[in-house]
Amino acid sequence: MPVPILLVTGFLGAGKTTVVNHLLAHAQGRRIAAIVNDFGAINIDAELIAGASDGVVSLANGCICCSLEGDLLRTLSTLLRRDPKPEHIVIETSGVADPADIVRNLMDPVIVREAPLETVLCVIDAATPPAALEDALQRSQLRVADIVALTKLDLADEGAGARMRQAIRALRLPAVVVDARHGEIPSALLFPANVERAPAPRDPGPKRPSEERFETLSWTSDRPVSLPRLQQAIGKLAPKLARAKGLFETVEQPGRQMVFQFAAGRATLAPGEAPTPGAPRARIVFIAELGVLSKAELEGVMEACVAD
Ligand SMILES: Nc1nc2c(ncn2[C@@H]2O[C@H](COP(=O)(O)OP(=O)(O)OP(=O)(O)O)[C@@H](O)[C@H]2O)c(=O)[nH]1
Repeated sequence: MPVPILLVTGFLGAGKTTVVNHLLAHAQGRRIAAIVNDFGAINIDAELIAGASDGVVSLANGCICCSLEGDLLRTLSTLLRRDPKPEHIVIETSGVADPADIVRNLMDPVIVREAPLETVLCVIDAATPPAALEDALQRSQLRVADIVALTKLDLADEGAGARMRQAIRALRLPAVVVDARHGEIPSALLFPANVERAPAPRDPGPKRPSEERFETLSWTSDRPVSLPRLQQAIGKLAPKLARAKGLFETVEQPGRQMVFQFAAGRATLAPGEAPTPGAPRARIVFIAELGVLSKAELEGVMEACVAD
Protein backbone atom coordinates (compact mmCIF):
# COMPACT_ATOMS: atom_id res chain seq x y z
CA MET A 1 0.00 0.00 0.00
CA PRO A 2 1.56 3.34 -0.98
CA VAL A 3 2.06 5.89 1.80
CA PRO A 4 0.92 9.34 0.66
CA ILE A 5 3.13 12.30 1.43
CA LEU A 6 1.88 15.72 2.49
CA LEU A 7 4.56 18.35 1.87
CA VAL A 8 4.19 21.55 3.91
CA THR A 9 5.97 24.61 2.62
CA GLY A 10 5.81 28.34 3.36
CA PHE A 11 8.06 31.25 4.30
CA LEU A 12 9.96 31.62 7.59
CA GLY A 13 7.57 31.78 10.50
CA ALA A 14 4.43 31.58 8.35
CA GLY A 15 2.90 28.96 10.64
CA LYS A 16 3.92 25.56 9.20
CA THR A 17 4.71 23.91 12.56
CA THR A 18 1.44 25.23 13.96
CA VAL A 19 -0.47 23.62 11.06
CA VAL A 20 1.46 20.34 11.38
CA ASN A 21 0.87 20.26 15.13
CA HIS A 22 -2.82 20.80 14.64
CA LEU A 23 -3.18 18.06 12.11
CA LEU A 24 -1.17 15.61 14.23
CA ALA A 25 -3.32 16.44 17.24
CA HIS A 26 -6.40 15.60 15.14
CA ALA A 27 -5.01 12.48 13.47
CA GLN A 28 -8.03 10.41 14.57
CA GLY A 29 -6.03 7.24 14.99
CA ARG A 30 -4.12 7.46 11.70
CA ARG A 31 -0.44 6.49 11.95
CA ILE A 32 1.34 9.62 10.80
CA ALA A 33 5.09 10.03 10.64
CA ALA A 34 6.49 13.56 10.46
CA ILE A 35 9.80 14.68 9.00
CA VAL A 36 10.70 18.15 10.19
CA ASN A 37 13.48 20.22 8.69
CA ASP A 38 15.02 23.01 10.71
CA PHE A 39 17.44 25.21 8.78
CA GLY A 40 19.24 26.03 12.04
CA ALA A 41 21.70 23.81 13.87
CA ILE A 42 19.32 23.22 16.80
CA ASN A 43 16.21 21.21 16.06
CA ILE A 44 13.65 23.36 17.86
CA ASP A 45 10.72 22.30 15.66
CA ALA A 46 10.98 18.63 16.57
CA GLU A 47 10.56 19.60 20.23
CA LEU A 48 7.58 21.77 19.40
CA ILE A 49 5.86 18.94 17.54
CA ALA A 50 4.54 16.55 20.09
CA GLY A 51 1.80 14.51 18.53
CA ALA A 52 3.12 12.43 15.61
CA SER A 53 1.78 8.99 16.43
CA ASP A 54 4.44 7.41 14.28
CA GLY A 55 7.31 9.58 15.45
CA VAL A 56 9.06 12.76 14.41
CA VAL A 57 12.30 12.61 12.49
CA SER A 58 14.26 15.80 12.70
CA LEU A 59 16.64 16.93 9.98
CA ALA A 60 18.47 20.02 11.18
CA ASN A 61 21.35 22.29 10.19
CA GLY A 62 20.66 22.63 6.50
CA CYS A 63 17.85 22.51 4.04
CA ILE A 64 16.19 19.38 2.59
CA CYS A 65 15.94 21.13 -0.76
CA CYS A 66 19.73 21.22 -1.12
CA SER A 67 22.35 20.26 1.50
CA LEU A 68 20.13 17.65 3.19
CA GLU A 69 18.40 16.19 0.11
CA GLY A 70 20.16 12.81 0.57
CA ASP A 71 19.10 12.73 4.23
CA LEU A 72 15.48 13.26 3.20
CA LEU A 73 15.50 10.32 0.80
CA ARG A 74 17.27 8.09 3.34
CA THR A 75 14.78 9.07 6.05
CA LEU A 76 11.86 8.28 3.75
CA SER A 77 13.21 4.87 2.92
CA THR A 78 13.77 4.12 6.64
CA LEU A 79 10.18 5.15 7.42
CA LEU A 80 8.89 2.97 4.59
CA ARG A 81 10.75 -0.07 5.95
CA ARG A 82 9.03 0.26 9.34
CA ASP A 83 6.63 -2.47 10.34
CA PRO A 84 3.88 -1.41 10.43
CA LYS A 85 4.47 1.32 7.90
CA PRO A 86 3.03 4.76 8.63
CA GLU A 87 -0.26 5.49 6.86
CA HIS A 88 0.80 9.02 5.99
CA ILE A 89 4.04 10.97 5.96
CA VAL A 90 4.11 14.71 6.59
CA ILE A 91 7.23 16.60 5.54
CA GLU A 92 7.61 20.10 6.98
CA THR A 93 10.19 22.02 4.99
CA SER A 94 12.23 24.86 6.45
CA GLY A 95 11.03 28.36 5.64
CA VAL A 96 14.03 28.97 3.37
CA ALA A 97 13.44 25.84 1.27
CA ASP A 98 12.55 25.97 -2.40
CA PRO A 99 9.97 23.17 -2.55
CA ALA A 100 10.40 22.73 -6.33
CA ASP A 101 13.71 21.00 -5.60
CA ILE A 102 12.08 18.75 -3.01
CA VAL A 103 9.22 17.89 -5.38
CA ARG A 104 11.81 16.99 -8.02
CA ASN A 105 13.55 14.63 -5.59
CA LEU A 106 10.25 13.06 -4.57
CA MET A 107 9.59 12.19 -8.23
CA ASP A 108 12.25 9.49 -7.93
CA PRO A 109 10.55 6.38 -9.43
CA VAL A 110 10.94 4.25 -6.28
CA ILE A 111 9.65 7.00 -3.98
CA VAL A 112 6.73 7.76 -6.31
CA ARG A 113 5.70 4.10 -6.22
CA GLU A 114 6.01 3.67 -2.46
CA ALA A 115 5.34 7.16 -1.11
CA PRO A 116 3.57 9.31 -3.71
CA LEU A 117 3.45 13.04 -3.15
CA GLU A 118 -0.29 13.50 -2.67
CA THR A 119 -0.62 17.10 -1.53
CA VAL A 120 1.54 20.21 -1.31
CA LEU A 121 0.33 22.73 1.25
CA CYS A 122 1.73 26.26 1.24
CA VAL A 123 1.23 28.26 4.43
CA ILE A 124 0.99 32.05 4.04
CA ASP A 125 0.95 34.62 6.85
CA ALA A 126 -2.13 36.72 6.04
CA ALA A 127 -0.97 39.45 8.42
CA THR A 128 1.93 40.34 6.11
CA PRO A 129 1.27 42.68 3.17
CA PRO A 130 0.38 40.88 -0.11
CA ALA A 131 3.50 42.50 -1.63
CA ALA A 132 5.45 39.78 0.21
CA LEU A 133 4.24 37.40 -2.50
CA GLU A 134 6.52 39.17 -4.98
CA ASP A 135 9.48 37.54 -3.26
CA ALA A 136 10.96 34.87 -5.56
CA LEU A 137 11.16 32.26 -2.81
CA GLN A 138 7.55 32.79 -1.73
CA ARG A 139 6.48 32.60 -5.39
CA SER A 140 8.27 29.30 -5.72
CA GLN A 141 6.60 28.00 -2.57
CA LEU A 142 3.18 29.03 -3.89
CA ARG A 143 3.74 27.72 -7.40
CA VAL A 144 3.88 24.06 -6.34
CA ALA A 145 0.93 24.26 -3.93
CA ASP A 146 -2.35 22.37 -4.22
CA ILE A 147 -3.69 24.08 -1.11
CA VAL A 148 -2.77 27.50 0.26
CA ALA A 149 -3.55 28.05 3.94
CA LEU A 150 -3.89 31.59 5.27
CA THR A 151 -2.70 31.86 8.87
CA LYS A 152 -2.65 34.64 11.49
CA LEU A 153 -5.99 36.04 10.38
CA ASP A 154 -6.58 36.91 14.05
CA LEU A 155 -3.55 39.25 13.91
CA ALA A 156 -4.53 40.89 10.63
CA ASP A 157 -7.02 43.67 10.00
CA GLU A 158 -10.43 42.72 8.67
CA GLY A 159 -9.78 42.97 4.95
CA ALA A 160 -6.34 41.32 5.04
CA GLY A 161 -7.54 37.79 4.26
CA ALA A 162 -9.55 39.02 1.26
CA ARG A 163 -6.60 41.08 -0.01
CA MET A 164 -4.24 38.13 0.29
CA ARG A 165 -6.73 35.87 -1.51
CA GLN A 166 -6.99 38.42 -4.29
CA ALA A 167 -3.19 38.64 -4.60
CA ILE A 168 -2.98 34.83 -4.79
CA ARG A 169 -5.79 34.71 -7.35
CA ALA A 170 -3.92 37.26 -9.47
CA LEU A 171 -1.04 34.77 -9.72
CA ARG A 172 -3.44 32.37 -11.49
CA LEU A 173 -2.37 29.36 -9.51
CA PRO A 174 -4.42 26.19 -9.50
CA ALA A 175 -4.39 25.98 -5.66
CA VAL A 176 -7.42 26.03 -3.38
CA VAL A 177 -7.12 28.77 -0.71
CA VAL A 178 -8.39 28.05 2.82
CA ASP A 179 -8.30 29.91 6.14
CA ALA A 180 -6.26 28.22 8.87
CA ARG A 181 -7.04 29.86 12.18
CA HIS A 182 -4.31 28.86 14.62
CA GLY A 183 -3.25 26.11 12.25
CA GLU A 184 -6.67 24.57 11.84
CA ILE A 185 -7.24 22.89 8.47
CA PRO A 186 -9.77 20.07 8.04
CA SER A 187 -7.71 16.89 7.87
CA ALA A 188 -10.02 15.50 5.17
CA LEU A 189 -8.56 18.19 2.92
CA LEU A 190 -4.98 17.19 3.64
CA PHE A 191 -5.30 13.42 3.82
CA PRO A 192 -6.98 11.63 0.94
CA ALA A 193 -9.65 9.11 1.86
CA ASN A 194 -8.62 6.75 -0.92
CA VAL A 195 -4.90 6.07 -0.66
CA GLU A 196 -4.99 3.53 -3.48
CA ARG A 197 -5.40 6.28 -6.06
CA ALA A 198 -1.91 7.12 -7.28
CA PRO A 199 -1.37 10.89 -7.65
CA ALA A 200 -0.12 12.06 -11.03
CA PRO A 201 3.62 12.77 -11.35
CA ARG A 202 4.46 16.45 -11.00
CA ASP A 203 6.68 18.61 -13.07
CA PRO A 204 8.41 21.16 -10.82
CA GLY A 205 10.11 22.81 -13.83
CA PRO A 206 13.81 23.04 -14.60
CA LYS A 207 16.29 23.19 -11.72
CA ARG A 208 17.30 26.74 -10.90
CA PRO A 209 20.73 27.59 -9.54
CA SER A 210 20.41 27.65 -5.77
CA GLU A 211 20.98 31.03 -4.22
CA GLU A 212 22.37 31.26 -0.69
CA ARG A 213 20.25 33.99 0.76
CA PHE A 214 19.88 33.26 4.44
CA GLU A 215 22.22 32.10 7.13
CA THR A 216 21.58 30.75 10.57
CA LEU A 217 23.35 31.41 13.85
CA SER A 218 22.73 29.64 17.12
CA TRP A 219 23.27 30.73 20.68
CA THR A 220 23.19 28.43 23.68
CA SER A 221 23.87 28.93 27.36
CA ASP A 222 23.98 26.81 30.47
CA ARG A 223 22.54 29.69 32.43
CA PRO A 224 18.91 30.87 32.52
CA VAL A 225 18.00 34.03 30.65
CA SER A 226 16.86 37.26 32.28
CA LEU A 227 13.55 38.21 30.64
CA PRO A 228 13.94 42.02 30.66
CA ARG A 229 17.45 41.64 29.24
CA LEU A 230 16.22 39.26 26.58
CA GLN A 231 13.60 41.83 25.61
CA GLN A 232 16.35 44.43 25.22
CA ALA A 233 18.51 42.02 23.23
CA ILE A 234 15.72 41.11 20.82
CA GLY A 235 14.90 44.80 20.43
CA LYS A 236 18.49 45.37 19.28
CA LEU A 237 18.61 42.37 16.96
CA ALA A 238 15.07 42.58 15.55
CA PRO A 239 15.84 44.84 12.55
CA LYS A 240 18.40 42.27 11.37
CA LEU A 241 16.35 39.12 11.92
CA ALA A 242 14.24 37.17 9.45
CA ARG A 243 13.27 34.63 12.10
CA ALA A 244 14.29 33.42 15.55
CA LYS A 245 13.01 30.73 17.86
CA GLY A 246 14.25 29.19 21.04
CA LEU A 247 13.66 27.27 24.22
CA PHE A 248 15.04 28.47 27.54
CA GLU A 249 14.65 28.72 31.27
CA THR A 250 14.37 32.18 32.77
CA VAL A 251 15.92 33.73 35.85
CA GLU A 252 12.40 34.69 36.85
CA GLN A 253 11.01 31.12 36.63
CA PRO A 254 13.86 28.61 36.72
CA GLY A 255 12.95 24.94 36.13
CA ARG A 256 10.30 25.87 33.54
CA GLN A 257 11.01 26.10 29.86
CA MET A 258 9.70 28.98 27.77
CA VAL A 259 9.17 28.97 24.00
CA PHE A 260 10.35 32.12 22.26
CA GLN A 261 9.21 32.93 18.73
CA PHE A 262 10.12 35.85 16.47
CA ALA A 263 8.41 35.89 13.08
CA ALA A 264 7.42 38.73 10.74
CA GLY A 265 8.72 41.29 13.24
CA ARG A 266 6.56 39.95 16.08
CA ALA A 267 8.04 38.36 19.22
CA THR A 268 6.09 36.05 21.53
CA LEU A 269 6.88 34.06 24.61
CA ALA A 270 4.84 31.10 25.82
CA PRO A 271 5.23 28.40 28.44
CA GLY A 272 6.69 25.19 27.04
CA GLU A 273 7.24 21.59 28.08
CA ALA A 274 9.54 20.65 30.98
CA PRO A 275 13.22 21.38 30.25
CA THR A 276 14.86 18.71 28.09
CA PRO A 277 17.29 16.68 30.22
CA GLY A 278 20.88 17.19 29.13
CA ALA A 279 20.08 20.15 26.84
CA PRO A 280 21.57 23.62 27.48
CA ARG A 281 19.28 25.82 29.60
CA ALA A 282 18.97 28.30 26.73
CA ARG A 283 18.93 27.46 23.01
CA ILE A 284 17.99 30.05 20.40
CA VAL A 285 18.29 29.86 16.62
CA PHE A 286 18.48 33.06 14.57
CA ILE A 287 18.00 33.36 10.81
CA ALA A 288 19.09 36.48 8.95
CA GLU A 289 19.86 37.49 5.38
CA LEU A 290 23.46 36.60 4.54
CA GLY A 291 26.02 39.00 5.97
CA VAL A 292 23.53 41.04 8.01
CA LEU A 293 24.33 39.63 11.44
CA SER A 294 27.75 38.51 12.63
CA LYS A 295 28.38 35.82 15.21
CA ALA A 296 30.42 38.27 17.30
CA GLU A 297 27.58 40.81 17.37
CA LEU A 298 25.01 38.15 18.19
CA GLU A 299 27.09 36.70 21.00
CA GLY A 300 27.84 40.14 22.44
CA VAL A 301 24.15 40.99 22.57
CA MET A 302 22.96 37.59 23.80
CA GLU A 303 25.62 37.08 26.48
CA ALA A 304 24.23 40.19 28.17
CA CYS A 305 21.00 38.20 28.77
CA VAL A 306 22.77 35.85 31.16
CA ALA A 307 25.41 38.17 32.62
CA ASP A 308 25.40 38.48 36.43
N1 LIG B 1 -1.80 34.64 16.46
C1 LIG B 1 -1.47 33.63 15.67
N2 LIG B 1 -0.20 33.17 15.70
C2 LIG B 1 0.11 32.16 14.88
C3 LIG B 1 -0.82 31.55 13.97
N3 LIG B 1 -0.17 30.58 13.28
C4 LIG B 1 1.11 30.58 13.75
N4 LIG B 1 1.28 31.53 14.69
C5 LIG B 1 2.50 31.87 15.45
O1 LIG B 1 3.53 32.26 14.53
C6 LIG B 1 4.81 31.88 15.02
C7 LIG B 1 5.52 31.02 13.98
O2 LIG B 1 4.73 29.86 13.78
P1 LIG B 1 5.38 28.47 13.34
O3 LIG B 1 4.26 27.51 13.18
O4 LIG B 1 6.50 28.10 14.23
O5 LIG B 1 5.97 28.90 11.92
P2 LIG B 1 6.84 28.04 10.91
O6 LIG B 1 6.38 28.38 9.55
O7 LIG B 1 6.82 26.59 11.29
O8 LIG B 1 8.30 28.63 11.18
P3 LIG B 1 9.71 28.13 10.55
O9 LIG B 1 9.59 26.66 10.32
O10 LIG B 1 10.70 28.47 11.60
O11 LIG B 1 9.91 28.90 9.30
C8 LIG B 1 4.54 31.12 16.32
O12 LIG B 1 4.70 32.01 17.39
C9 LIG B 1 3.08 30.68 16.20
O13 LIG B 1 2.44 30.51 17.45
C10 LIG B 1 -2.16 32.08 13.94
O14 LIG B 1 -3.03 31.65 13.17
N5 LIG B 1 -2.40 33.11 14.80
